[in-house]
Amino acid sequence: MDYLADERKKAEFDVDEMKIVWAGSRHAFEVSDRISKLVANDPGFRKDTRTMLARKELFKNTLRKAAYAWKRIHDLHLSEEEASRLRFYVDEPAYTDLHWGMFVPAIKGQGTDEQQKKWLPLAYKMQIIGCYAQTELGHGSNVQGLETTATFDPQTDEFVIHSPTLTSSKWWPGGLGKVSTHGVVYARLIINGEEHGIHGFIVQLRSLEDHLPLPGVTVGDIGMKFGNGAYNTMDNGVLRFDHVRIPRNQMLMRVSQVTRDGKYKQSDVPRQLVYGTMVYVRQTIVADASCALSRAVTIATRYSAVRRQFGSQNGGPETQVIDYKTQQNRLFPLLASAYAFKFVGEWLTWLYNDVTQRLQASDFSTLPEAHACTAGLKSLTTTATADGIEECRKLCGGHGYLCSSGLPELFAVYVPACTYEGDNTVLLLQVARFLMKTVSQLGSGKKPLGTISYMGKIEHLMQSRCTVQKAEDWLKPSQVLEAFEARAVKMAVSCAKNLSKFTNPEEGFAELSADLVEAAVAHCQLIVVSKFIDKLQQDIPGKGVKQQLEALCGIYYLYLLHKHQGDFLATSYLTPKQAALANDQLRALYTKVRPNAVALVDSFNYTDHFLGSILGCYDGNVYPKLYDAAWKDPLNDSVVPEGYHEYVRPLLKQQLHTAKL
Ligand SMILES: CCCCC/C=C\C/C=C\C/C=C\C/C=C\C/C=C\CC/C=C/C(=O)SCCNC(=O)CCNC(=O)[C@H](O)C(C)(C)COP(=O)(O)OP(=O)(O)OC[C@H]1O[C@@H](n2cnc3c(N)ncnc32)[C@H](O)[C@@H]1OP(=O)(O)O
Ligand SMILES: Cc1cc2nc3c(=O)[nH]c(=O)nc-3n(C[C@H](O)[C@H](O)[C@H](O)COP(=O)(O)OP(=O)(O)OC[C@H]3O[C@@H](n4cnc5c(N)ncnc54)[C@H](O)[C@@H]3O)c2cc1C
Repeated sequence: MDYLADERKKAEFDVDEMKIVWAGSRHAFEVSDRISKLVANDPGFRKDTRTMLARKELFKNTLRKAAYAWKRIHDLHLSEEEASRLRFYVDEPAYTDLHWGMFVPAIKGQGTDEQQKKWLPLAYKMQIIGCYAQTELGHGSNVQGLETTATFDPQTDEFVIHSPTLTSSKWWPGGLGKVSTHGVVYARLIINGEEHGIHGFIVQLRSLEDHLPLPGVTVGDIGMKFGNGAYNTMDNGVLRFDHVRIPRNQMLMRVSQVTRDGKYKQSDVPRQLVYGTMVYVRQTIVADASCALSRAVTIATRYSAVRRQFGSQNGGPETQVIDYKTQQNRLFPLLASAYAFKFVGEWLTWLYNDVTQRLQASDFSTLPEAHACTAGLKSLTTTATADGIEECRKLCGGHGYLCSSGLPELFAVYVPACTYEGDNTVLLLQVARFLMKTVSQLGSGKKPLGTISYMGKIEHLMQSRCTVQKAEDWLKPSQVLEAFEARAVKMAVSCAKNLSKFTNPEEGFAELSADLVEAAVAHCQLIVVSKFIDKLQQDIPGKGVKQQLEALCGIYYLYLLHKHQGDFLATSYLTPKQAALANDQLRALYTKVRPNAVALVDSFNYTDHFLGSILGCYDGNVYPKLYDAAWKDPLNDSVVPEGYHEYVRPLLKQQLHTAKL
């Protein structure tokens, strides 16, 4: 029985067409749909007991699943696209994420043609397994502060990789702890006593025969992390080197080279390309944020339609909690954010591919913008997604706190995204530097392009005032864009003015860093809003699909406007009356989306296996499933628990004795 059938009947749009919009294309939808069902129907990919397993058992099970996934990929002759979908739907962080997601891209991005020819075929066949070993115990954010050394020995034509201090121990790399045979290790290059900064080196860590660490290598897992199951399927590792020797040709030499006679040569490509793998992964993290958020929103939306509290009239049913305006005001902006992040993620992938093609043609002009966009959007989307998952847990009341709701594990596995690939505050400060540089160059005749082109309208934006007179005026894209542009430009200019009061710019930057972060957020929110609006300019087929997306876009920007109205009012772009009209329009959009809410989350096309949530299951049959699941908990294996006779019975006896007294 479908307990959500009535909700599905209310939908005012073509759900099948929306599924295609969400997937990106009909082809992408078909691949995703087929692979998700393949995974869901294969008992080898079960994950329902994951949060109950002890670490060793959990980890071994992950190794089994990774090997099984690899076998299925081969047996079924899956394409690269299908294989990547399969790994996504298996839904279990594993060493393979780092092998495919960072080790291979690092060699592709920073290795010479010759190095790629040697290492990539081995990696593609998984005859070697790699990790990305950059962070150390003492330094993560400050990459220039890394302490591991790679000293060139001209006698033997080798580098000597060494960990000179405890704090130079590599710490965190995923896949390193127990599995990787190789790593791209970042170290401080030293030639003839002279330092040349941080470079990447391919270093073998374990024997390909018996998996033991090679001489001079100390390696292990760093221990349990936050949450049950969750990221504990990953072997984040610690690594120390004691004068480990590698051949000279294992330094990744696309950006700079060390010659046989110990000369350091810089290519014409910018030094920052050493950071290229991080740009790539930040872009994939943005593209993935909508998946994690949409998953939590699916659970919270379906459950909110099933759950009833208060409001029964004449013995009739109580009110569905989704009908409470407070529930809508917490849930619908998250639903809208999931769609917004999907579209900005698609755009960022385009930007990344564009910058990659330009780099190949030696055009480095858009690299700073790509860095600012990937850093800023990674920060914005992961913060909102992690907070959003936790909000979805609260939206599900008490039952959201059960592991069987799927939300605790989803939060625990997702929340480190706010830290890895760059701490979110550190990344926003990078955006702020980019903005301050842009503002300082405005008078120089250099035209700001791409996502900062709005800065070219600075004179107009500094003086313009909002013209909204009635709530519906807030549905005009041009009006909305101008509001977000004016806010972003005014906040950036205000920071630049305050910075100019300091004689030492770095001191000023540090002192004003909290304001600078807010200016960076305003800029990034403008990007997300503008990409959502751009998406709506495209031809979107399907009955009612575009109208639903317009409503969601409105909810996304009006919710931001309401939440940050202090910024909009302080920069004098809006009047309090216009801010109130924005809120009126927001409420009207909630009413418009309400009958479509369940169908809008159905459009994500998630299987019950992928959701891993009783509260979010497709048929909405929540209560019997919750009840049955409770009895399956290992604690209920016996009626009288282990430990009763040792620890509870003596207490009871003592109490009985005291009572008699
Ligand atoms: C069990 C349940 C399963 C459920 C699963 C459910 C859901 C999961 C859902 C989703 C999962 C999502 C995604 C998963 C995908 C992948 C993630 C997987 C695993 C994560 C693994 C993590 C790996 C890591 O963390 S690797 C380590 C990353 N480290 C960092 O990011 C360090 C951060 N620091 C830096 O980047 C830099 O040092 C800095 C802070 C940016 C710069 O510091 P600074 O000293 O100031 O700079 P300099 O070095 O001097 O350079 C300054 C100069 O360079 C420019 N610059 C800086 N960076 C870049 C760059 N990257 N590209 C281009 N240019 C750059 C900078 O602007 C400046 O330029 P200027 O001189 O012109 O001003
Ligand atoms: C689950 C997980 C997986 C990881 N996987 C890998 C991996 O595979 N490979 C790898 O190399 N690394 C990996 N890392 C490491 C990760 O990249 C770093 O932890 C991350 O870059 C943050 O650096 P940090 O730990 O040095 O934080 P810190 O920089 O020490 O941050 C601590 C606090 O200081 C603040 N702060 C730091 N600098 C500044 C500043 N300049 N201005 C203002 N505030 C500042 C931060 O905002 C934060 O609040 C992983 C980490 C995690 C949690």
